[in-house]
Amino acid sequence: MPNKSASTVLDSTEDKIRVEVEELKRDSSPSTTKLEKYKIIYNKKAESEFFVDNSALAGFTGERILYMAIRELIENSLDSCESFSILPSIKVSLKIFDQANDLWMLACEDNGTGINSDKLPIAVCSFLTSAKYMEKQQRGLFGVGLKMVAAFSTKDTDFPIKVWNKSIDEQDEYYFELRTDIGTNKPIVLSKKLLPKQHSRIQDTSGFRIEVILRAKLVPITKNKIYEYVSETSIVNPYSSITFETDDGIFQFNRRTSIMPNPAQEILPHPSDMDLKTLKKAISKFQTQKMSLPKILSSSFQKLSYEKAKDIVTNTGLSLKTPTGDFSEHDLIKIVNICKKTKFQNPNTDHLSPIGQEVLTIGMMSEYTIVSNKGNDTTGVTVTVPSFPPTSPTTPALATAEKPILNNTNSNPQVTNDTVTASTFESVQNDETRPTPFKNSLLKSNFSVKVLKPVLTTYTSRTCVINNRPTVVETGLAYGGDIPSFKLYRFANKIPLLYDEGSDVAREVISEVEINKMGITKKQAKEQFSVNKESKKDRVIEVLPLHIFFHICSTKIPYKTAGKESIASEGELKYYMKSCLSELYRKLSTQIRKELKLKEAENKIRLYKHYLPFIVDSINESLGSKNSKLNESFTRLIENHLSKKPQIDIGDASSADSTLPVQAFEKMDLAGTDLEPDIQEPQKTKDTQKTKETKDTKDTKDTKDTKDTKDTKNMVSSKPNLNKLESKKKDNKKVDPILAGKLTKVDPTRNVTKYKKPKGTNKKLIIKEQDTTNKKNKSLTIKTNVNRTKMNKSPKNAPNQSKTKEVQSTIDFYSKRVNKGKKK
Ligand SMILES: Nc1ncnc2c1ncn2[C@@H]1O[C@H](COP(=O)(O)OP(=O)(O)OP(=O)(O)O)[C@@H](O)[C@H]1O
Repeated sequence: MPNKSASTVLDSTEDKIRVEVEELKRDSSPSTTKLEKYKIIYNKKAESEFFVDNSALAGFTGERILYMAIRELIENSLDSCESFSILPSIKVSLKIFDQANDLWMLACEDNGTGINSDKLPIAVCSFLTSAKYMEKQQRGLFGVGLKMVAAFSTKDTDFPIKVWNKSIDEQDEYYFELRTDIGTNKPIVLSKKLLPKQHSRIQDTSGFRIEVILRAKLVPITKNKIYEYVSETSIVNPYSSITFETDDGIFQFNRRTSIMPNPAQEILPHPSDMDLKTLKKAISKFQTQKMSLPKILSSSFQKLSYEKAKDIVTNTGLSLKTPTGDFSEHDLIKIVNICKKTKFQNPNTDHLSPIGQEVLTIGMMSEYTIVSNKGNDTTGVTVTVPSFPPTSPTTPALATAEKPILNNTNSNPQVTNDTVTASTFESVQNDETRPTPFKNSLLKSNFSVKVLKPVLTTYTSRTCVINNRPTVVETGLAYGGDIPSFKLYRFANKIPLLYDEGSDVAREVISEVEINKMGITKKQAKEQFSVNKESKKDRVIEVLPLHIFFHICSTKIPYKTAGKESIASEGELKYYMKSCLSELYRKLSTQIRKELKLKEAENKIRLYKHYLPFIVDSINESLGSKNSKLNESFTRLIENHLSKKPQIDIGDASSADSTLPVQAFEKMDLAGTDLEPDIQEPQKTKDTQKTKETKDTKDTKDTKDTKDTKDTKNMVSSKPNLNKLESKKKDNKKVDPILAGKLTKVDPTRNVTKYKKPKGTNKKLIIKEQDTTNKKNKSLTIKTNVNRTKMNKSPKNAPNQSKTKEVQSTIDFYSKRVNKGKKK
């Protein structure tokens, strides 16, 4: 049902068609000369028409339309909050509006800066209009995203785009109804109203809310991607509160910290990045001020002093006295070329806003993920599904009578709340700015939000120069705990990248960084660490319960496609990413080795506990009397053994020390370093790194070997930990005399240990020699009275044969001692 302005759009399109038809008629009329007939007609296409015709350029393809629309709206909301350091509170809603016609209602509301009401129509509808065309890291880049949403709504439906806006510099709330004139790239303002306080829609001091109807199919893959996108956004922006409402329920991603990364600052362009366009723009900016060219250069570019600018101008052979306006384009190109060859200090990184160790760790420590409740997974908190008439022709809106947003001012980076809360909907006045509300029903959703908590997180970062632009590579790793399997997370300027993983540089990095230093085989990884034992993954790393996070920050991310979904391996980017990952793997390997030892120790303890009654029985039988303390002493020995078990690093955010980064991130001012050497550096560093790595590996290996041997020794000899018992004895603690024979090391070089019987029992020394080559205890076999039939009746989890042998030799050892004593 076309409304007034929609028909205006049609009018303009009809006019255009009419003109073209008339031109054709004229061309084909007999009176047209041959030259006129073959005349090539050049038309100018409006930007809006171009982007709608080539929507794939902006990522709006078939089944991705809803995903892209949600992505663009959330990114704009986050950008607008972050630019003013406002803790973001974002409410997104995606609901079926008219099932028969595949119409969806998408709404997004934030507490950001809003848009100046005069500029709002063009900001929403006119392609290539943006407040983000500057040298500063932001999610938005092109001035296209919001317009694509608006144009798709206009193109496929006759519903207006509804906007509620309270700009930070106006304080008044305005309500707009808009459409895009795709043929002219101009906004059509159907309605603009100043909302009285009682009809105010935006609760915060400023904010923006948009509601659009889109025609699209939502296939399950896209729906999962949308859920994944919102979950990952909450991981990488844990300082934001995101409420996501769908027909599956309302998902609340709580704010987990009030710490926000430092906002990016706008900086001047770097002279090595100068081109004719930037130079002309700089000159025209100072046109009225009659400034000399060197002065303009030094005021318009960073790291370019007045003196250096003067040298540049004179080196081109131009006169310093020439008025700036008199330089020809040819002269300006000369200046650009000289700048390309001149060495400048490296640009600073104030325009970048990386996530930082603290914030990313919080995100990694409490990964929110939307899970399906199928398969009896009830660990997540279920959400309620508000009932909604699927074919309602009215535009619904969410009334915000919901749980107050957590305003956590606690700087302690703890998870504030793991629960998911269901919103309630209130009846509101049914005018055009307050459409029909939903009714709340208590249907159980098939989905829930689960918070994954790993046992270890670690982080590192590198600041480097890629394509002449400072770039920060941040890498994090979350391991174990609730993490079920391997997953690679990719982010660019705090945006999750979900598609085209196969062609992303991060994928290459994962497959190229060796993990062999971890000291774990694929078999061990599968058997001892993997939840999915049947995993067909080729690489050890992909069998582990591990999440790897890569975040690249730059004002010029080398995206592979305009859809901004995968990053190319440009310059030395891959090198720095690999370096980060190697560092994190080293940290992880320490953890994995600890866990392996822990598992080994636990197996041993189980083994001893299983055989303890048999050992005690056999000794008692040999002695011919019952020594009631024997069992107690052995148990204490086992407990001592238990108390030595290695501790797992719980890298929670509150004990950040346990997850300290190997290299803490700092905003690096690259001033004082020449750009050139920095670009060359990786090669140099590569070698150094290589040498260092070889050394590290050697060192680690050496240390590992020594440590491992030591640990193995400890574990082997810890059966009767005589050193410990002896010290206990010194403390006048009661220790079984048979086990607590005085221990003296007589020949440390041969690793021979003499066990001396306590006074009064037997003065003979028993020598036990440990063979360090095969690490097996040698002891003579003697007859024992052990009831083997009983022993063989092992429980299900009985230790394997080699372990049984080991225990057998221990029993033999004690039986021998007892028998000898008896003979005497
Ligand atoms: N939620 C919002 N709050 C405040 N301003 C907004 C919001 N959404 C959009 N804007 C303004 O509208 C402008 C246009 O947004 P649009 O999404 O079209 O482009 P962009 O974000 O600049 O770039 P990109 O196309 O890469 O997303 C933004 O630059 C911003 O100034």
